[in-house]
Amino acid sequence: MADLFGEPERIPGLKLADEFISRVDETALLERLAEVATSPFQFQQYTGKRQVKTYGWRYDFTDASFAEVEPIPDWLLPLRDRAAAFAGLEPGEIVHCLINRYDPGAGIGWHRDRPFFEQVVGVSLGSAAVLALRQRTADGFRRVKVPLEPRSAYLLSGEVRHEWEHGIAEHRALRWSITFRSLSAKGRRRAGR
Ligand SMILES: O=C(O)CCC(=O)C(=O)O
Ligand SMILES: [Fe+2]
Repeated sequence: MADLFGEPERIPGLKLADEFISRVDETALLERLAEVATSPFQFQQYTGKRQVKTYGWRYDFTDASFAEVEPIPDWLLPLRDRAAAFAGLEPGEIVHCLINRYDPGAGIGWHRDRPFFEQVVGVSLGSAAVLALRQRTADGFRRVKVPLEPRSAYLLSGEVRHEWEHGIAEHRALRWSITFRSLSAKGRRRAGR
């Protein structure tokens, strides 16, 4: 279990697992990921350095639509099932998967995941990064940094998912993350489920 830098206490809703997948599984997944047709992340007129591919349900940051897209492919289902178990969910509750490809120099700014989603499980592959977390306080922010080793996983739920923001500074080496998300009540209403 990774320790939080300089923060002995745990943040409610944050769960970490090192060696969530084996090296053999990581190698096989990286081979598959190299074949995935990712495209630059679009936020309104802004094009990010991060490359993405979405499966299942997709929130469009350009027109704020939420729509069903191609299903999670078979090769990701064993990892989806493992992510569901890690989050205490049934496999079928995870209906969305986002692949993020971060080339050197790419990162992800401070944000909270869209309210259409509830639980968030992130799996890291390829190289290490630091997940930065911050929670607004009366006079600033409470900040925590979480090292993300390759093959590790994190769960964002409850307080850390809803009351904290997260981001990742620019990557030094190619890193992939695979994010699995369940739908929130709002997302289920929008999805008609
Ligand atoms: O790369 C990561 O682990 C973070 C991804 C993330 O925060 C997101 O896609 O919302
Ligand atoms: Fe996120």
